[in-house]
Amino acid sequence: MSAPPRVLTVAGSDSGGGAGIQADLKTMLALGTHGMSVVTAVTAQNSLGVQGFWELPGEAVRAQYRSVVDDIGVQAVKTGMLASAELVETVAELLAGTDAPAVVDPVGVSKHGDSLLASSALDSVRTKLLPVATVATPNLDEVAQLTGVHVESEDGLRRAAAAVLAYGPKWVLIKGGHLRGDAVDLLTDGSEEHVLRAPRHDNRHTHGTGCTLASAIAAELAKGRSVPEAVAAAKEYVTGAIAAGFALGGGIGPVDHGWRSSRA
Ligand SMILES: Nc1ncnc2c1ncn2[C@@H]1O[C@H](COP(=O)(O)OP(=O)(O)OP(=O)(O)O)[C@@H](O)[C@H]1O
Ligand SMILES: Cc1ncc(COP(=O)(O)O)c(N)n1
Repeated sequence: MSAPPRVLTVAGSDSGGGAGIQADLKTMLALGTHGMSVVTAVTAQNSLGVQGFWELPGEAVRAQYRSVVDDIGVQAVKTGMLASAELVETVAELLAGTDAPAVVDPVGVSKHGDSLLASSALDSVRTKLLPVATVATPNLDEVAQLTGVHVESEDGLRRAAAAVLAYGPKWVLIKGGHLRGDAVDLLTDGSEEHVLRAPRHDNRHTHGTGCTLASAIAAELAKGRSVPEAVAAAKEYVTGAIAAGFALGGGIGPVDHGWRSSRA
């Protein structure tokens, strides 16, 4: 039997299982790839919010990364919560030395408003991490935090994309999930432009949408798809997962990563 495509997530652990490493590995499995992980931080988290988090030392992140990449090899990498300037810089350096596409989700705050990235790390994200990204996938809050550009309607997505592209990622996918109306995202490399539109599902159980989308893009890239093809396939997957999101605990439940397989 031949091995499935190999995808690596470099992210934080979500004890509640809806976002972070746990969302990433479920997505990678659902899309027919072998998921592997480098844990950057451990969060104590549930449907109500993030109760605490603990970062790993840079040395532990570097060692996990080398263990995976030097023996098993990766066909795509996804990054999520990186917590501190030290970890952002460590991961940027590791990505720069890896010959595989990198999907960078510049995670800043959780859906509940808990900070997952020190403000002192923002400059390292701009100048070290974004330049090594094949695709960067900021939401509108992250765009504002990183570039100062505030977007309140679909018309502003292009302006946001230009501001992020100025930091050097090959492609940027601006996620318009926080706007009203259709869930519209804009993918561009500065010359090509693709608008991805899906109906908005009136479902509050959306914990993990961003992690799931970025991991799905990485999984599709690992299969050899182009960036526009990978993003289109990932958008279809996350839209289905949001439609099937379910209540869990007393707050915001997760998207359903297994929506394509039966729950029998
Ligand atoms: N209610 C919804 N219905 C359909 N699609 C949605 C909905 N909310 C978000 N999306 C889509 O989900 C994807 C993730 O976008 P979102 O803006 O939620 O990311 P995010 O804020 O980074 O996620 P997270 O809050 O998990 O970090 C995008 O493709 C977005 O358009
Ligand atoms: C470890 C980790 N990584 C990322 C997120 C963002 O996901 P969300 O915005 O859906 O809370 C999170 N909550 N926890």
